[in-house]
Amino acid sequence: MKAVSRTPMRVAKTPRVHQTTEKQRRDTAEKAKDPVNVFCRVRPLQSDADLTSLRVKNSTTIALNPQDQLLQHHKQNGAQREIQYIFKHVFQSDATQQDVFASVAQPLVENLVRGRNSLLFTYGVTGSGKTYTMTGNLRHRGIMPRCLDVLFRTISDFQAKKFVFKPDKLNGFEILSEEDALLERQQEMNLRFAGSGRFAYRNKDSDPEIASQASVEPTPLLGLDEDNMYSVFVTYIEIYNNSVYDLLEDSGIQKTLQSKIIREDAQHHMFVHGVTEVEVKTVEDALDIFQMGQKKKRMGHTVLNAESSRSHSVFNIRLVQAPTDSQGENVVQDRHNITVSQLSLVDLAGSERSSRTKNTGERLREAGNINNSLMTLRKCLEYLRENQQATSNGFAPKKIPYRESKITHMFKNYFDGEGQVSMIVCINPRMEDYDENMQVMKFAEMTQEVQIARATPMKMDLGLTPGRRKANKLFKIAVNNLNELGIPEAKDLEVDVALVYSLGPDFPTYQMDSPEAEFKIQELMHYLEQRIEKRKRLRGNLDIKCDNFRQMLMNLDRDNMQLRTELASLKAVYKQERDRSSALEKKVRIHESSIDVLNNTLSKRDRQIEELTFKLNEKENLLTQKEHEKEKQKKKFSSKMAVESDKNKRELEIKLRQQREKLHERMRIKDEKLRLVSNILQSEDLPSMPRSQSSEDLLNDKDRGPFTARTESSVPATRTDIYATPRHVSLLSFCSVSYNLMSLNPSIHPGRGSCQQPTSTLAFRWRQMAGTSCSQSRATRYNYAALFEESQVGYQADGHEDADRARRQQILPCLTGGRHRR
Ligand SMILES: Nc1ncnc2c1ncn2[C@@H]1O[C@H](COP(=O)(O)OP(=O)(O)OP(=O)(O)O)[C@@H](O)[C@H]1O
Repeated sequence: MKAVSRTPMRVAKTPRVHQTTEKQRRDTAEKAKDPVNVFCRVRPLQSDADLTSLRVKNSTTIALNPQDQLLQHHKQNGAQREIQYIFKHVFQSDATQQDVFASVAQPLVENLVRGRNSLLFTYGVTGSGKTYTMTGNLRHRGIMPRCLDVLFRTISDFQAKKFVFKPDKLNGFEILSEEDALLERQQEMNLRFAGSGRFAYRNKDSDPEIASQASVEPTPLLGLDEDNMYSVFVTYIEIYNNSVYDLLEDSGIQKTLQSKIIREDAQHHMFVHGVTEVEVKTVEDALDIFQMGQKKKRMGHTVLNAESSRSHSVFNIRLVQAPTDSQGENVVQDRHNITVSQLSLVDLAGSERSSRTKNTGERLREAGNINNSLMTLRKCLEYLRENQQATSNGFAPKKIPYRESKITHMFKNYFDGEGQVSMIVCINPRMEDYDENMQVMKFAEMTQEVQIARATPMKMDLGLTPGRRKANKLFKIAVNNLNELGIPEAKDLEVDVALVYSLGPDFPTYQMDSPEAEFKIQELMHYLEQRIEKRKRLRGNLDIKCDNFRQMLMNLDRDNMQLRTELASLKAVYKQERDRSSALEKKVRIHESSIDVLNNTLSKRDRQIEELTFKLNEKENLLTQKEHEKEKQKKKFSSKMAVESDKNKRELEIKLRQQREKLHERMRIKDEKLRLVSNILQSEDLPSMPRSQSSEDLLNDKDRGPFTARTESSVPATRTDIYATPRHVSLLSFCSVSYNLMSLNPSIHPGRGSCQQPTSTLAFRWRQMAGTSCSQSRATRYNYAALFEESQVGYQADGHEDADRARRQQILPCLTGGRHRR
């Protein structure tokens, strides 16, 4: 059989050595392109009895024999007309998953770590092993879990804490402070405990597939920048009937997923707007998320009544990295330093033609959409290839119809040169799939001819010392060891990572015997130029820094001089102030001692005042008690007095009334008698009293007593003489009447000195007078008159003045011989 070689790859010519300008070199570097890496994987036949139209010739070539020719070959064993296809690598049916991963996906994960984007998709007819290759199964893990595994093993010691990098929902990331990240972690933990978080359902033992997938032992990748911090984010989307669905969306109770739109971010990168991006810290986390998406996919398809192979699945792994600070401990808090790289793993839907599947209705529409999207993919790649040729021939390039399909729209950037594109063509070698396989081969052939512009490394270089993180780590270990040894100076040590210098990242490894040597040399030149540039820049920076430092030293010297003079003057001022303050201190001490004395006195006085106040209070209390008692006594006494006085008053009134009644009776009798006396006296001739002696004299004589001075010269001789004459009888009658009158008033009359003698005394005197001197002389009569006057005074006091006055007017002239003066 004649082999027709359809090698799409061209062997690169040996580069001509020539002098190139700076611009030319840059242009060459800018124009550097890589072909789409197309691999082929042949799945094993289902049974040994199956016929095959495919033969793997070597590690890069397969041959397809047309069905009729194959039959002919069997019959005639004659000439062969097979078609050969060359790939980057062909995996035979016995190739393991690890073989596929190591050749195809591991370089892409390295790209990811280095900050480059990569797209890997599997293409082939239904049942050709696309999902098997990409995801694998329980025992044979596919590319995706292996990528995650090797990635996490590589970055495990350099992962940032969760939520230090946070998606900004616009395809970018922001850096949170340690505190904010901690808060977010706490919130997530609370949600987990509450059972409402995204991972609330998670149970590692529940899915043996995940547990087995987690146990792998790949070697860590090279090319990791150990001075960066890393975080991994995953998204899982599905494109079904040309609509994009987020398989990690928290859709709640509703089972249908909302379709998403594809948008362009500020850097013109395409992204699914509002897609759920989950930060994962372990392979288990990531596979959990994947399984969750798978469940959603199944659920969605049940609703849509479709099968898994009828949609394109895209599992994105995004690696976010940012440089650490000068000590290599924390992420530099500037979102501009963030580098985001992406590895998109795409499991395309089966590429068979609808005529073959004989689908109708909804399935036909699905198949149509699938074919449309794959056709658009083919078209885009075809246009890209044509544009390459057109540009080199000077023709205007065609517009690539990325927007005609979601899958091409989403990965537009990859084809435009924002990352490396790889494809695994899955082939089912059975005879029935010959035609479909032919189509797939054609597509693969065409795809390999597409050159994709090489993405420039996107990593940020802040010029910080490389290896600072490791140096800091080692330094800390050393300090800990010193501390354990009991060396006290250890804690004062400070790491100086700035002592390590570097001109840039390590050189990439090159193999100069490859057909791409020219390109690699150019790349090497580019690296060297970068280094030279950097060295120049560093030298320039150093010169500037030296100048600045010199200037700073001069300024410092000048400032130093100024400061010295200022210091001298300040010292003099300080001395003055110190003297002044010591004098003031002395004064203060004196005042303080006098204040102490005064305070002592004051406290003494205070004590005295307290004692006196206490005494005073006691006295006041006593006084108050006494006053109370006095008041009580007073009240008691006054009440007694009132009772007594009432009683006395009543008794007195009663007595008075009785006396009055008696007196009235007697008065009436005496009135009778007086009337008789008056009659008698009027009928007799009484001797006149000498005018030289007034009634006052008579009254004054009474003090001496009626029977003392005046009776010296005229004392009667005998008792019988007195009663000898009728006049004397009359006088005696009068005196007895007067005596009787006086005896009627036995009370004492206060305020009248002449009447203060008791009535009994008067009565006695009357009796004396009657018995001794009444009949003797004129003086004796005067005494009678005085006595009578006295008796009248007693009458007046008794309130009988008016009645008696008339009687006295009658009696007194008789007694005084008409010379009595009122
Ligand atoms: N290389 C392989 N080794 C062993 N088994 C394989 C291989 N490739 C595929 N298979 C098996 O073939 C079957 C179909 O494979 P798979 O589901 O991956 O096909 P597919 O291309 O994804 O189909 P669809 O387009 O319908 O999704 C699976 O049972 C899988 O285990």
